[in-house]
Amino acid sequence: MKTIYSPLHAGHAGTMELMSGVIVPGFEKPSRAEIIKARVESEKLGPILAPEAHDLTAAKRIHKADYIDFLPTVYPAWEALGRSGSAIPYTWPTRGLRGDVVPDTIDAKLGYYSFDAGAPFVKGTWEAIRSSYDVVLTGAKLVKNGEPAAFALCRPPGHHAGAGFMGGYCYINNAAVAAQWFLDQGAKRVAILDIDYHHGNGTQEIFYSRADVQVLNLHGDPMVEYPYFLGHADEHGSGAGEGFNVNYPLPFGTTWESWNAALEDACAKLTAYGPDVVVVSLGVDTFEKDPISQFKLKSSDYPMIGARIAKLNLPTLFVMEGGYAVDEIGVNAVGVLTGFEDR
Ligand SMILES: NCCCNCCCCCC(O)(O)C(F)(F)F
Ligand SMILES: [Zn+2]
Repeated sequence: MKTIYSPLHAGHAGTMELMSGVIVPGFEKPSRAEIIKARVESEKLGPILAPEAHDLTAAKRIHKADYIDFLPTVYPAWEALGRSGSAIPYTWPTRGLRGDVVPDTIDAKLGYYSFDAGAPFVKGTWEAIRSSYDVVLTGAKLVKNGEPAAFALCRPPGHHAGAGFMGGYCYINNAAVAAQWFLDQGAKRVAILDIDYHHGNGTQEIFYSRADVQVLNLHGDPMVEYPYFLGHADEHGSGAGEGFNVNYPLPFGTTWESWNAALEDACAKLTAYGPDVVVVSLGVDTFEKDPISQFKLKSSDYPMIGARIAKLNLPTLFVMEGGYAVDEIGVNAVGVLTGFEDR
């Protein structure tokens, strides 16, 4: 399997985040991608390719243009105020406030274009976001051109980013960009299977009213887990999209047996949908040792996930999302891929 990777991810480094009221070094750090890349090499998964460059047209097919155009302006505006470190919002237009008038100050715009304080910017963040976007489009093109599967080693991740907002370490929704690109290239139906521990609220929001993209999500129950405000089982899609969004909220402590039962059901629904291609939002924060997550999957489970996805017999694009147990992130993420190849 080919991997697409860009060293430009590493510019998104030294971010800080709020964890239980304390500002701590961000969990979504450069070593994650480096360790996965090293494992791709040691497992001899296949060639590692640099991404081709793209303009932002494909991003604006699923994100609002003003949101995308805002992203490269963030850090320069932050620095213009004499600031350094991580650009982080601290005020949001929640219920009872106005979102139709956005003051032209970076603090207001950061709040307007985000849903949490979890998408910090540093000097190299925009370049990293762009590289992650180029990585996923390059991977999609490989699959479109006949590769049975490809691995887009994306960093930063994307599945929490909605049409007009960032959050949860996500800025451009890489998986959603790829799904739309496949449709624009002639696919009739695309399925997105999101197996990250956290609900892909952004991906759901983007395609919620559409029947040409089926979104299936296995994740920590939002009644107890981030992102809290989307991801319930009663969210089936709206309008033409009714029935094409499926959520599998699962409790803290979920082990392989019940997680795999949800995967089986999702795969059955995906097969019934009959997509031309499947995009997998590959997060491995379902791992028992993940520092911010509460599922109990073991490293030996990940190859079985890959094997099950291979049985779908569909062109497959794997898109890296989360996973924070960095010592094992390579084994777990690449385990899905070697399992897919039945190695
Ligand atoms: N700091 C407060 C607790 C953690 N809140 C943010 C969790 C973000 C999870 C991100 C992810 O793993 O879902 C992704 F795949 F997007 F990377
Ligand atoms: Zn996650």
